[in-house]
Amino acid sequence: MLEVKNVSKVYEGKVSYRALSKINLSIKPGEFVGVMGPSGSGKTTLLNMVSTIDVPSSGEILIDGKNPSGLSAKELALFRRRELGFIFQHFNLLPTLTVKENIVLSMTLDGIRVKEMNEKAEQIAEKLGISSILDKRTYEISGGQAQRTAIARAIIYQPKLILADEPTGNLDSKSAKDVLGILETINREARATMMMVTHDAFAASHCDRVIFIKDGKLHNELTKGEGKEPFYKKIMKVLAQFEEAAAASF
Ligand SMILES: Nc1ncnc2c1ncn2[C@@H]1O[C@H](COP(=O)(O)OP(=O)(O)OP(=O)(O)O)[C@@H](O)[C@H]1O
Repeated sequence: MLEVKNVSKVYEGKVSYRALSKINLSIKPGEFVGVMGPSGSGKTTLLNMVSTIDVPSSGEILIDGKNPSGLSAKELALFRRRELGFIFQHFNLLPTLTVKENIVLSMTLDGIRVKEMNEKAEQIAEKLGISSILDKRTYEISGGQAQRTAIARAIIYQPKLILADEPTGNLDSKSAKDVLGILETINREARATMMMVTHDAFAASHCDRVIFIKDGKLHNELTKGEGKEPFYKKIMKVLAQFEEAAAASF
């Protein structure tokens, strides 16, 4: 579903900076993959390139066999709306719209009939437990409800690939647990492929596989296998190694 081939990213400026160096990775259809690593290691840079927000300096990225960098601006906008789903730490909902309007935003842009949009919004809202807040504005709802709304918006077209950047970073532990449960269900039932950047080992333990990036390079990866708790412990071990290395370099 996703192939990252020999991808490097250099941010040009007064002093150019190599944020990613020859990254190779692939994600199978239906896989839920976490991306972890110390602050500044290049996680968001990688996610931005996979999500077509930015382009690699070299190498290529294929999503379902297609290289989005060959698309025109119009085709790219359509590709993002139809094939990708985005979930952000700060929800990125539009405050002037209601929850329902936020959920169906991409359908509005595509000129879908109101009746169809309403039906779809109500269906998804029911699944995500936000039916009662559909007519509220985004400043009238909780963080957990806001993230559910953002997830509903992300899955409205049943995208092939869902990209999440710290989706639980702004939530209390109860809401974070709920949101992770929802992501797991979407991954399992809709067979959606997911890539999630996170600092949180508990969140990462919900993934099938976790890729660690350090200093812009792939460091190692862990596969879940035996269940969440042993996986969580293995993830914590790698994070502890990162902490130790950071402390030793002071
Ligand atoms: N637009 C940019 N111009 C120049 N340098 C950048 C730019 N964006 C990121 N960087 C640098 O690239 C490196 C990787 O940044 P990135 O945001 O990908 O890291 P990250 O792993 O997501 O960090 P964090 O966990 O703190 O969010 C950092 O050193 C950062 O300062």
